[in-house]
Amino acid sequence: MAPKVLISDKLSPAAVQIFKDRGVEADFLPDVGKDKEKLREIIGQYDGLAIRSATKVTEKIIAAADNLKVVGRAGIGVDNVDIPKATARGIIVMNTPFGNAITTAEHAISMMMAVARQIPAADASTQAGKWEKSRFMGREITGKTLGLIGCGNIGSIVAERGIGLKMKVIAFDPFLTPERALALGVEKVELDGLLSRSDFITLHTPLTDKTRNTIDAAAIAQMRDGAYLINCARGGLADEQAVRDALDSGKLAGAAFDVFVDEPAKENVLFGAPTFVSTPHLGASTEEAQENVALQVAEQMCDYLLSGAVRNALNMPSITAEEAPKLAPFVRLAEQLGSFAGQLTETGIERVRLEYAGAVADMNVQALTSAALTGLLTPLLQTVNMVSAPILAKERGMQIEEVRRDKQGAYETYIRLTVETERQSRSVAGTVFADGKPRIIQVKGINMEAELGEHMLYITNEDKPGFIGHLGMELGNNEVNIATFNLGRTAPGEEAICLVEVDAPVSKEVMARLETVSHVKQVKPLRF
Ligand SMILES: NC(=O)c1ccc[n+]([C@@H]2O[C@H](COP(=O)([O-])OP(=O)(O)OC[C@H]3O[C@@H](n4cnc5c(N)ncnc54)[C@H](O)[C@@H]3O)[C@@H](O)[C@H]2O)c1
Ligand SMILES: O=C(O)[C@H](O)COP(=O)(O)O
Repeated sequence: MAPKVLISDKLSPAAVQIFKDRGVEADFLPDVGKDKEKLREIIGQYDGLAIRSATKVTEKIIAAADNLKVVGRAGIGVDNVDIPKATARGIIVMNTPFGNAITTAEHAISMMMAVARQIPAADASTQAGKWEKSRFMGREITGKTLGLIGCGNIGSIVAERGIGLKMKVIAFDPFLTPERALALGVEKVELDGLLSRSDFITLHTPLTDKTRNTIDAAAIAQMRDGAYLINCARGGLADEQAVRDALDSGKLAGAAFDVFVDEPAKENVLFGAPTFVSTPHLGASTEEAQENVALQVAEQMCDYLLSGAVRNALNMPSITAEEAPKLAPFVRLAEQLGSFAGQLTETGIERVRLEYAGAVADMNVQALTSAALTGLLTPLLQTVNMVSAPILAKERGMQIEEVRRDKQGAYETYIRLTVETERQSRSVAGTVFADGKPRIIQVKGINMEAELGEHMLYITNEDKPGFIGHLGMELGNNEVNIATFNLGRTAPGEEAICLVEVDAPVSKEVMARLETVSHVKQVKPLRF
């Protein structure tokens, strides 16, 4: 059945066409995102949800999203998505980090120009027939200092444009390297220096607990008298009341905001200040940007839903469309190894170690580790997948270790998973054969070569004559048909492990009888 996607915000129709062309069913309901109840009612039908900023993907929506696999944000900011909750439910959240960056940078520059020359107020006055030529004295920007708080995708483009406008550009961004600053032609400064030196300050950081109220009353006090503040990033980066006070007192000559703490902002403390310019979150609203982000998000969502390729996800390692098919058998193997260990582990897991040897070490091991953890946690938890597994493992205090190494031993490539609990350490290793099928090649250091079927019996025993006959007899007497049988031992007469594939689940009664077979130490059913 074709995957089904809901578009719940005003995305460019280009997205609908992409979904259609790629065989994904898409319902374009651009107003449903604003109707929380309706969204909650219908979200259960969909595999994908394509949004902008109006749809709030809250805990409640996620709880009702029984089939949802991916949320695609046609744009950058994902603060309208509860990513931890989505992750815990195994839903990928992806965005389009570059598609609207130029447009938003242009909006920030437009806002700077608009506020420096009071264009909105001058326009309103002129069209009201007032011709107030002496009321609107502006500020020239050439030679002025432009201070950027945040110099990532959008900040960098604003920097380039600012330099083009003959401004001196300085930037505060703890993650901006000196090399990148040099290449951009900006001076990297600390926040205090930026506040005290800038004529125009523009914000380009995400909204986080750290960046909330970056511009508060104390920061404004450090700014130059008559400075301007521009916010086209996120409401909440500046304390709106403090900005209003600074506009009223004349400390700030002007402020221009595209974003607000509460959106849609039908009223706001900043509204009505004569030197305040505002737009209704229009930063990304150009035809070009909207087409870019809509096309990109639709392609990304189709890639994931149709082939498992992951791009620009915020809660899952990337898997390219090219590597997805090559990775698939190793994902299956890693999941089987995890499941094998998970089904045998009865006490709390403290540490998980994944060794990748040979060719698999050059693959996307982050994705393989996620798959192994999925297998490991599935017997213990209700719902877990490659998105949620790493976070669920971390929440349970498991330490995860990844080791990559060159080929060792007889196999070209293999994965070994070792699980440590407070009681013991258990390892299981496997490889993928040329037929693309995973095989278990070692359990607790004992070599064997077993393909895992749906119903397996894991038996530890003493390597003594008669064991196989007795076991076969007991299974046969109880109508259990053996599909495959694999044995391995440490040394003749010593510890042995037996992996038996059977055609149907084995009842508890038969399990109890198998435990009485001579030389058997332990019997466990495994399901794959
Ligand atoms: N108005 C709009 O319509 C619109 C459109 C697109 C993006 N945005 C917003 O613009 C902002 C920037 O987007 P981007 O694509 O450039 O993001 P980005 O991730 O590329 O850049 C953000 C930068 O902020 C820096 N940063 C993080 N914490 C910081 C801190 N405490 N102090 C200083 N710098 C810090 C990061 O190092 C990074 O370089 C985001 O908030 C995004 O949501 C708004
Ligand atoms: O983060 C973004 O991409 C912008 O805030 C744009 O939001 P929008 O898609 O709702 O215009």
